[in-house]
Amino acid sequence: MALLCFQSLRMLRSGIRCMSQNAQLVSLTVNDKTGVATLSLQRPPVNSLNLELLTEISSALTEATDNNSRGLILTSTNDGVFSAGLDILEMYKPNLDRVKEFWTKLQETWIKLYQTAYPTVAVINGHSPAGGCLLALSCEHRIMVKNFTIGLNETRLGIVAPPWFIASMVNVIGQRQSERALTLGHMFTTEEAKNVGLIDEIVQNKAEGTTQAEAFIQKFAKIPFQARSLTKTWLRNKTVESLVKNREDDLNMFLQVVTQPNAQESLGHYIQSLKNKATK
Ligand SMILES: CCCCCCCCCCCC/C=C/CC(=O)SCCNC(=O)CCNC(=O)[C@H](O)C(C)(C)COP(=O)(O)OP(=O)(O)OC[C@H]1O[C@@H](n2cnc3c(N)ncnc32)[C@H](O)[C@@H]1OP(=O)(O)O
Repeated sequence: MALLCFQSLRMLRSGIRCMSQNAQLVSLTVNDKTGVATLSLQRPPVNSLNLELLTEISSALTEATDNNSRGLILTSTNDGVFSAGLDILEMYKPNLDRVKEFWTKLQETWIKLYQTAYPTVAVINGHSPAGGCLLALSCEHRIMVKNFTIGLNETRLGIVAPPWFIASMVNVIGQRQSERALTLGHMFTTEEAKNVGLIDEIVQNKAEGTTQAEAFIQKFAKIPFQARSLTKTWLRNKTVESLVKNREDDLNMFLQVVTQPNAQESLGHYIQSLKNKATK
């Protein structure tokens, strides 16, 4: 308690204010001097995206909008893992109602993040496979700490990335590079990601990443907010609309694939292999 008060006091002095008071799996703070919000994923051990985490991310994005944030930095409190992607346990032996809600929340979160009015920057301070990479791809600018990996590795797991995952990558690195990366399920090192344009900057650590992220958002200070946000909407509209118009089909396709006995068997093996690796 004393530590909490001390931290809150220190944050207040530096102009940092806590939002999302009820959130447990994310923290949302805003710098009152710059208006920039920071959304940190904090679901141990690896920020895997389950229904509850997605719900809190989605609510935080709305809160940042309601608070008239000038920009948003998306990062992780775990220096080592940005996000392990979708929580495999949501898809293994699923309860039908919950898994429907899970996928619908993932769609909603992506749609929201993809078209925020405010500028978004991912400070990728750890590994970022699959759904973790999707979150980063949905931001406008990506800054990555060295010595980690990022990519849409679904094919390596025997899974297919849905069309909107693919479109998110194509919009950043183009058709040719996406085709190569996605069919191989390639996980890029930080250096490789920079060379292919998947990330924009390499930094030594999260602190440097945050400074660079603030500098990126600051570039828009003199650009009228509405003009900027409408331009972003129009640039991204085609990609978003292709999911918005097909949300039900997309959900049904996911349910059909995920409930196949052979998919369940593969998921079971994969979970076991992750656990075996973790106990080594
Ligand atoms: C196999 C698939 C079969 C086909 C099924 C078809 C289903 C169709 C679905 C269609 C949708 C497709 C979209 C999918 C997008 C995704 O995001 S899928 C998720 C892909 N993610 C991964 O493959 C990441 C796996 N994790 C890792 O590589 C590593 O954990 C890490 C590099 C992120 C971090 O490494 P490290 O820090 O060394 O931690 P670990 O010791 O590996 O893990 C600690 C702990 O966390 C558990 N865990 C890791 N990842 C996940 C996860 N994604 N979901 C749930 N749990 C995860 C891991 O098991 C350990 O747990 P325990 O401590 O042992 O309990």
